[in-house]
Amino acid sequence: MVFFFAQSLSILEMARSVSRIFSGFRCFGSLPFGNTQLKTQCPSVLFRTTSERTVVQVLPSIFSRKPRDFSLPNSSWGEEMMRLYNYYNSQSEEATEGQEDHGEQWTRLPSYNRSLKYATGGVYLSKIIQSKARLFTRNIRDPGAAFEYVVFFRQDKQRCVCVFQAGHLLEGPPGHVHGGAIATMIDTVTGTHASLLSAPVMTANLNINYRSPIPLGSTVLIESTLDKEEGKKKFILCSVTSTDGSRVHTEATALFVSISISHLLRG
Ligand SMILES: CCCCCCCCCCCCCC(=O)SCCNC(=O)CCNC(=O)[C@H](O)C(C)(C)COP(=O)(O)OP(=O)(O)OC[C@H]1O[C@@H](n2cnc3c(N)ncnc32)[C@H](O)[C@@H]1OP(=O)(O)O
Repeated sequence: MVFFFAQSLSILEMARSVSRIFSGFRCFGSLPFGNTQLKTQCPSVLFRTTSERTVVQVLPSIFSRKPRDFSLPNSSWGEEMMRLYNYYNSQSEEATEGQEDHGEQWTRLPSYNRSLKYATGGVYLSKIIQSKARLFTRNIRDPGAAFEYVVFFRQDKQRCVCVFQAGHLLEGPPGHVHGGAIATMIDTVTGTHASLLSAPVMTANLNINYRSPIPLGSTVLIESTLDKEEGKKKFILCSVTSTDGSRVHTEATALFVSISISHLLRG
């Protein structure tokens, strides 16, 4: 079970709220707050509201050693993957000095293969499971074999775009991507989006229409937009298209519900 941790509050409110969220977990005391910049190489978690931009370095401190950021280019990335990565990255420069940042640029979101390492009391997961747990989409070591992706977020438009290169281990129908792998990526992108609004969240509903098959090895765009928010519920729209936009592969709607940590502890 995976949950998202990001928070849509001012930095002080956020520190309090994150403290509540993580109060059951060891290592929280070492979480550093206060970094207000997200650089492309910086392994941070992004916390935003629609009116302000706040970035907090959280993830590295909960790992025993510096975690690898999987959303940076590796040798398996093909030409199209690199072209799109460079395009969105070039749109995500830091605001120049004196210029206020209203989230009008893309921000690359870092991506790691672990969530929290420890839970106190052994009530959540056994120690063995805890040490072996890995994020589903980031647990295959061979670069390019499975899920290669990077997610960018644009706050002013409440939009995420994910550049996804589907590796050979994701085969479903011959030569094409497995529907479950596509669903996984949709869940990941829309879930990341929902978590930027309010976290932690869990997927309550995912509705998918598969329109045309995705060739194995190809690069596609997965885009999510916020449809509406109703209290604890976040409704997100999602599409998977060819990179030139000429072909719709998949369309989906997703519902995420904000939960409390005690919800996870109950199982
Ligand atoms: C920088 C970013 C970092 C993040 C990186 C991480 C990337 C990793 C990405 C990985 C991504 C992986 C992500 C994953 O894989 S998450 C794993 C898959 N999901 C689950 O296992 C969830 C299992 N279900 C539950 O835990 C609960 O049922 C949830 C939490 C969903 C709701 O809990 P609960 O039942 O206690 O909620 P409530 O009673 O307070 O109801 C609240 C409201 O919600 C409405 N409702 C509830 N269910 C549904 C439904 N099915 N359709 C329509 N509506 C529904 C309900 O009517 C009510 O509405 P209203 O009456 O208020 O109007």
